[in-house]
Amino acid sequence: MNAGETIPVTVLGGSLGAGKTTLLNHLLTNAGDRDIAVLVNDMGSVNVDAELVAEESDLAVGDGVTELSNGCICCELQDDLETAVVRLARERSFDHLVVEASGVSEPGPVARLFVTSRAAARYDVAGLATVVDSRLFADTFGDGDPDRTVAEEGDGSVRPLSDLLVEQVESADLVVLNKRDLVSDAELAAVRDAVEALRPGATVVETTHGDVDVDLLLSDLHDPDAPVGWRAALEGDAEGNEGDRDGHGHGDHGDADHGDHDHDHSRDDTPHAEATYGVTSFVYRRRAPLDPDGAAEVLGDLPDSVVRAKGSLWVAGAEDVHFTYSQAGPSAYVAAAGPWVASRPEFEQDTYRRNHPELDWHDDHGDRRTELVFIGRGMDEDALSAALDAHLLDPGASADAGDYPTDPGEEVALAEPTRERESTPTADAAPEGGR
Ligand SMILES: Nc1nc2c(ncn2[C@@H]2O[C@H](COP(=O)(O)OP(=O)(O)OP(=O)(O)O)[C@@H](O)[C@H]2O)c(=O)[nH]1
Repeated sequence: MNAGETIPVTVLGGSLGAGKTTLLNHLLTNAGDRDIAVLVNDMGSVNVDAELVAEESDLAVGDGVTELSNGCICCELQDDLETAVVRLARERSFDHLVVEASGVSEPGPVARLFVTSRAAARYDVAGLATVVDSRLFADTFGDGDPDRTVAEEGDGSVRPLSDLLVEQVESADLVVLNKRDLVSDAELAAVRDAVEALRPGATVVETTHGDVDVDLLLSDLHDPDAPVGWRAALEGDAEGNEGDRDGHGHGDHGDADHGDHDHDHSRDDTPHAEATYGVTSFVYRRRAPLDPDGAAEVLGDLPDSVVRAKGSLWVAGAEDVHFTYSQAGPSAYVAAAGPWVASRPEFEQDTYRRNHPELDWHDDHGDRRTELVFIGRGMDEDALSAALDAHLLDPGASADAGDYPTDPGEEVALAEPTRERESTPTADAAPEGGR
C-alpha cells in the first residue's frame, strides 16, 4: 500500500452460527491474488474461529488472522479493535481487511469505528455484509420458536435474537441468505421478502456454506445513506399524505376515514415483494394520545403477521414525554426519548423549529403525535388500526401512565420472547437502557 492510500474494510456480521466463519474460509480459499487480513472476534476466551480460519487457510494466527478475545468488539473491545486495526495497517501490507463481528454485535458501530476513530485515516468502509441463517430467520419470524429467540451477550445478559436479526439486516449493504439447503423455496422467498422490506435496496444473495461470490463480497457496496425499511415507509407516507396531517386533529379520532389515507407509498420501492408474497407496510398516524394500558395491550401483542414496527407514541397521562416504540418479531419495547418539542420552553421550541423546518407541527398539538410504521406479511391494516383507534383519547384526558418509562433512554418491555407476554408494562420489567 502506498502512503496515504486507504485500505477497504468489509465488516461481516450475522447471528451466532449463521455461517460467518464458513464464509470467511470460503473467502480465504478463493481470494486468488488478493492479500486479505482478517480480524476475528469470538465470544468467550477461546478464539475458536480464529484458529479454525487459520487452520483451514494455511495462515498462522498472527499472520493476517488476528484474534481479539474476551468479548464483543462493538462495545467492550472498541479500544482494542481500534488499536488492532491501526497496528495492523502499520505493520503489514494487505489489500483488504475483513472484520468478523461476533454473533451478538451490531455491525453498525463496528463500521463507524473506521469512519470516526484513528482508523479512519487508514481505512475506508467497503461494505457491511450480514450473514443470515435462513432457517433461524424463518423460524424466528414465522412460527417463532421461543427457545431460539434469545442471544446471550458477553456479560451474561440476554437480548432478544429477533432484535439483533433485524438490526443486523437493517444496517447491511449485502445480505447473505445462508443455509439455503435448510429452507424450502417458499420459506426462502418469505425470508428474502422480509429482508427486502427491512432494508430496501440492499444486495441480497442466497448461499449454502457461505459460497458467496468473492468479488461481490469485497466490492465497494457501502451506502451510508441507504434507507432502512421503517424510515423509508414513514418518509414515503409523509410525502404522499400531506393532506392527512391536519385531518387527525383534536377530537376527530372517531372519524371513519382515519385509516384511509395512511397507506404506505414506499411499497412502490419493493413492488414485486408485495405483489408476490404480500409484504406490505403502512403508517398509523393520529393526532391524539393513546390510553396507556390500551396501547401496551395492543402493541405488546401484535399479530404474528407484523415483522417489524417502530415509531412515536403520544400517551395520555404522560403527555410531555415523547415515547418511542420498537417491535421486532416477538419482542417489543417502549422507551422514553425525552420531552416533545411542544413541551419545551417557547424560545427552545422556536429555535428547534427553525433548525428543523421539516418537523410536522400541528397548530394545537405541536409535534405530539402517534406515528407507527408496521412492516409485515398479510397484515390486516384495518383491524390493527381499529384496535389502536379503540384506545385513542382526547388530548389532555386523565390517565395513569405510571408504568411507562420516564428517564430519557429508559426502556420497558411490552413483550419478550422468553416470558409470558404482559398486558401492561410493569415497573419490574427490567429497563434495558437506551439502544
Ligand atoms: N446446513 C448448513 N450448515 C451450514 C451452512 N453454513 C454453515 N453451516 C454450519 O453451521 C455451523 C455454524 O457455522 P459457522 O461458520 O461456525 O458460523 P459462525 O457464524 O461463524 O458462528 P459463530 O462464530 O458461533 O457466530 C457449522 O456447523 C457450519 O458447518 C449451510 O449453508 N448449510
